[in-house]
Amino acid sequence: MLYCVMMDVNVPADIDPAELAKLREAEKNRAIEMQKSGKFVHLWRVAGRPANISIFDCESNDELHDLLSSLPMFPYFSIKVVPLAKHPSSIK
Ligand SMILES: O=C(O)C[C@H]1C=CC(=O)O1
Repeated sequence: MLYCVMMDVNVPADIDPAELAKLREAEKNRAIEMQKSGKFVHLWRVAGRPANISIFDCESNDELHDLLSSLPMFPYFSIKVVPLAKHPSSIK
């Protein structure tokens, strides 16, 4: 099943810069691992905002939740999920 996932990133302004750098590195590594697994199909930055839009291909809502909550920066995200269904006019 495909899901469109929209994340706003809300890192506290007073976070320790060294801690933030570590968190961003861990986040990047986990995101790369998930993309290589084929579950994290697209990842796009929203231009001009600390936000991203992505497409996940998961077996279930539970699997999607497990993947999202495995991201090290998960506590700092506001996430919206839109489950995608086939459009009758789509040729793909
Ligand atoms: O968009 C962000 O900065 C947060 C994030 C989600 C995956 C990733 O690699 O970074």
